[in-house]
Amino acid sequence: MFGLFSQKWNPDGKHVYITGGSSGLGLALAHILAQKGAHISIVARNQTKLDEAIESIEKLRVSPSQIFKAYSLPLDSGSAAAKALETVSDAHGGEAPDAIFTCAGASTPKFFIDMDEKDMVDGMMNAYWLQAWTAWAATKQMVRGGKRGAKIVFVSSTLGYMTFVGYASYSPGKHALRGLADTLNSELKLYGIDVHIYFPGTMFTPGYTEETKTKPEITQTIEGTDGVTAEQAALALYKGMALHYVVGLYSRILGVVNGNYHISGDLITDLFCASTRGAAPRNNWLLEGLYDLVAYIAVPVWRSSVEKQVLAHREEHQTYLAKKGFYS
Ligand SMILES: NC(=O)C1=CN([C@@H]2O[C@H](COP(=O)(O)OP(=O)(O)OC[C@H]3O[C@@H](n4cnc5c(N)ncnc54)[C@H](OP(=O)(O)O)[C@@H]3O)[C@@H](O)[C@H]2O)C=CC1
Ligand SMILES: CCCCCCCCCCCCCCCC(=O)[C@@H](N)CO
Repeated sequence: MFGLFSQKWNPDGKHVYITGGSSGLGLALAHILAQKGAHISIVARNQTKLDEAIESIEKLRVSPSQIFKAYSLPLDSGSAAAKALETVSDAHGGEAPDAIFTCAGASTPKFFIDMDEKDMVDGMMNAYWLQAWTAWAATKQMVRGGKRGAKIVFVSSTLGYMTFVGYASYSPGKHALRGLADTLNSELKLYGIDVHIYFPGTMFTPGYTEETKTKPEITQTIEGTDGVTAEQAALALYKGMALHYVVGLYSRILGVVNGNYHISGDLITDLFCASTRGAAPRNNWLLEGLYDLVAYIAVPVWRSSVEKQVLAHREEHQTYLAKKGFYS
């Protein structure tokens, strides 16, 4: 009744499909899961990056029977996502993957005022639709195939819980993913499909390097330079998928540390997770109550400091707009 143990998700021999598996978080996850004996399929667009990724995954093989495949395919529509899923399933007798991690995504931070129509639409595509379409196609395939116990894991962001200046094209999509994941966490119980969603903070990945090219200075100042490697972030996700019972009277009251539904990799995200819980299942009632209390005090303090920084930036921003001819 009381105990300290964990019930790990065991990827050994499972077919894991990772979108965006050629870079950053997706690639790091592929490395971890390959070492745990999983079959890995990755999908992204750039063939060179896919080739390099598969080569690095191949080096981590633990069994000759593991199947590692990479496909260059688009994921930006329902039909494209369904086609990609069908393609990765072909190497496994047409059966749906046992777990799907939708890591594909991108972010292009800018001032709202500098965004054109395409920035806004691409923002939703890259933060939301790329992942939503795969989940949509996968659910149908899993249910048709009677695939019970399968997993769909979304990748949101700390910016799926909170947000600030610069993320108007990205944060809404990451919030939307949370809405989708919370819905599916409820609805897919109909079919025995497990849904998880990961909220990573800053990860130093190729995608991060890319986004810093357009990121306003004030955005960078507010978010700071703390972060983790893709490997650390992938490990936090993998560990977060296990249930760690601490005092197991009734797991959801007294003890599942490291949640199994909303997964966070750092304390700041834990605080926002606990304070924006909504109707999402809890991971640990005691700890989250504590986090919620800390957030109740600390977040307003932080928020008011951000507001000061934004206000202090007004004049410089006006000069910037005038200089680029916004008013003329
Ligand atoms: N880095 C960070 O600080 C954070 C990132 N995140 C999220 O984590 C996820 C992974 O990010 P990260 O590892 O940094 O990103 P990377 O840019 O390093 O990797 C993104 C992967 O997604 C693929 N991808 C991008 N667009 C498409 C597309 N339209 N179709 C198919 N594949 C695509 C890329 O390949 P290719 O371009 O060849 O298609 C690549 O494999 C993203 O969803 C991101 O929003 C969340 C919080 C923080
Ligand atoms: C108690 C309260 C203290 C609060 C401190 C909050 C600091 C803000 C952290 C925001 C970090 C954003 C990480 C996600 C980045 C991301 O998703 C993009 N890089 C996308 O690529």
